[in-house]
Amino acid sequence: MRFAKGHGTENDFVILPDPDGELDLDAATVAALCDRRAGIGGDGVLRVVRTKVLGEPLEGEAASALRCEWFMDYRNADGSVAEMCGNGVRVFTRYLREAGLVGDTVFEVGTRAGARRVTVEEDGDVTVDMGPVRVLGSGSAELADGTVRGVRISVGNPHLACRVARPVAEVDLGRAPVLRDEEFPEGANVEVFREVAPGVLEMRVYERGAAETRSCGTGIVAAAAAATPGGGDAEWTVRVPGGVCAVALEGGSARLRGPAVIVAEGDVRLPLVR
Ligand SMILES: N[C@@H](CCC[C@H](N)C(=O)O)C(=O)O
Repeated sequence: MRFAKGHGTENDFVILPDPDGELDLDAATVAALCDRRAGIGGDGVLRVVRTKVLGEPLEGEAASALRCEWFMDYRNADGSVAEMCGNGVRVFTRYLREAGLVGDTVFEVGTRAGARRVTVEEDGDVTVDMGPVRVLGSGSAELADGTVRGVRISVGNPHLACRVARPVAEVDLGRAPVLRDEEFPEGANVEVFREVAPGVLEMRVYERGAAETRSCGTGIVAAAAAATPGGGDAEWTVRVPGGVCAVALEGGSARLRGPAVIVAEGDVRLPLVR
């Protein structure tokens, strides 16, 4: 089957065009595709499917996605389903444009967190209206080198954003953070961040359903919100191992701007043999 490969600040994805919803994408296939030795390799899969043939109920917050022609069916590298991916939606936008599936520069993409408005900028960046950023209270995680405390935040998907005093490069993200079930019944993405200059954060992330990744768009928004005194409006530049994104927080919602590129296209043989 056809595939493309793309990344946004080196958060990389296998893109599967499935406009008519014919692909039965199980967790094992996703994990095999994302395997960096036996598969194509990626932090997740973006299935490109028309919303009307998605074949799963879109209710509550997800219901606004019903008005979008295209739906980003996001799967983590371990095969689990996620509500939203901030880097993924930019790459998804770039793919729709390059594949000739969308001609507009401003449109909406459906996600399990609802419709997300995207804008293709003249310099090639993509800006995403990320929707509401909800601060849910405090939380903590056990990392390999100790406990971190932070803020539980929903950007459609769950995050624990933790301010640290040392350079983020020194934090050990070598194994999965241990979370408290009562704080994160669905698991969470864990960010560590530090303010390195006024309006500038450095951040690393351990993603739910993947591992440490080079970037996480929803995590960048969560870190920006956690770094903002009083939860007000603010603009942040966020440096991650894979690049730089800009976040604007306004009226309880966020905009995320950053690069998105397609690097390859080809055919993949399914089922993959490991
Ligand atoms: N990398 C993404 C987030 C992908 C989903 C996440 N791992 C989850 O399970 O919530 C981003 O750029 O936001």
